Amino acid sequence: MLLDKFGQNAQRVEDSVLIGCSEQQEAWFALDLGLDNSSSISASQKSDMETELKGSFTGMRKALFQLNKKDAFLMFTAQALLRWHDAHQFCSKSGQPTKKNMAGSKRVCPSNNIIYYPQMAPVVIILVSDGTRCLLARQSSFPKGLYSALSGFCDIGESLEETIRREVAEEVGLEVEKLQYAASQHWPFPDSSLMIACHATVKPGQTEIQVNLRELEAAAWFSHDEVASAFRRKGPYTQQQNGTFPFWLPPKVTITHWLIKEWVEKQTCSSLPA
Ligand SMILES: NC(=O)C1=CN([C@@H]2O[C@H](COP(=O)(O)OP(=O)(O)OC[C@H]3O[C@@H](n4cnc5c(N)ncnc54)[C@H](O)[C@@H]3O)[C@@H](O)[C@H]2O)C=CC1
Ligand SMILES: [Mg+2]
Repeated sequence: MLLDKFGQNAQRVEDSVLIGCSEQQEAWFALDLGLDNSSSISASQKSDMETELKGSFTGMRKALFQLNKKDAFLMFTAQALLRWHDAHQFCSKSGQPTKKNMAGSKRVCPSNNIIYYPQMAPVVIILVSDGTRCLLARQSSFPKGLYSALSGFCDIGESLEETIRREVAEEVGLEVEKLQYAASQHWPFPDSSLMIACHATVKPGQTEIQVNLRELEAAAWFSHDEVASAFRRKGPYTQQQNGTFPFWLPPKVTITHWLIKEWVEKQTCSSLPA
């Protein structure tokens, strides 16, 4: 077995979690080898594994640009579940160690039988439009040139509609008039979120934005053509000769990409002659 071969304790397989199954009903499990923080695996073992598995280890955010949707979603489930187990080793009531079930769908405290299930935080993602342009923003932590839709965690007690109105008002000072649900996605970074994506429109004429610089580095209105050409642009999105970075959008496996794409397509249809 692979774990034995690389000097790992075969018992480690019990730490794995079920993330799905193939069309032939073979179960797929994920296991964290602790390559980024531990030391039980040396650099040479790591490269032996790469040779054996005919692949190479790569950062997960980088992998977002390389994986198809199906594989990306498996990676999201694996990352979310493995991180959750790692952070929930103890019962918050008794302080005793909790025990994972075989599939990894829950943990139980043996001293009081409290069951812990993996949790997700609801997050709204909102593409604001003024009818002809859409509003995109960037946080200072984003790679240079990348713009996304507005987003924010739901506060306790809020409905999604309330979160959307509050986040848009807080981050860019605009008042949402109409809302339309678009899609949802599980997102594992930095912790599990359920991303709920919506289109929003502002009242006609109320388009002056006030960027909240504590939350965002920049926000601006973009035309249909600017967004459509950003979708056509291929990476890498490196610094240009004039010192600036090209404007680019999140990769295909993200809900932001689908949301912005949907807006572009709708705009294209509405601008076509009847
Ligand atoms: N998959 C996708 O396409 C996208 C995913 N996202 C994800 O959405 C998440 C939220 O977006 P932001 O605009 O940063 O949120 P945000 O606008 O609510 O601001 C983040 C701040 O909210 C606070 N906060 C409140 N509840 C929190 C909770 N349950 N967990 C963590 N922080 C909490 C923290 O102080 C944090 O710094 C991010 O973690 C990001 O990874 C964001 C945009 C696109
Ligand atoms: Mg935000």
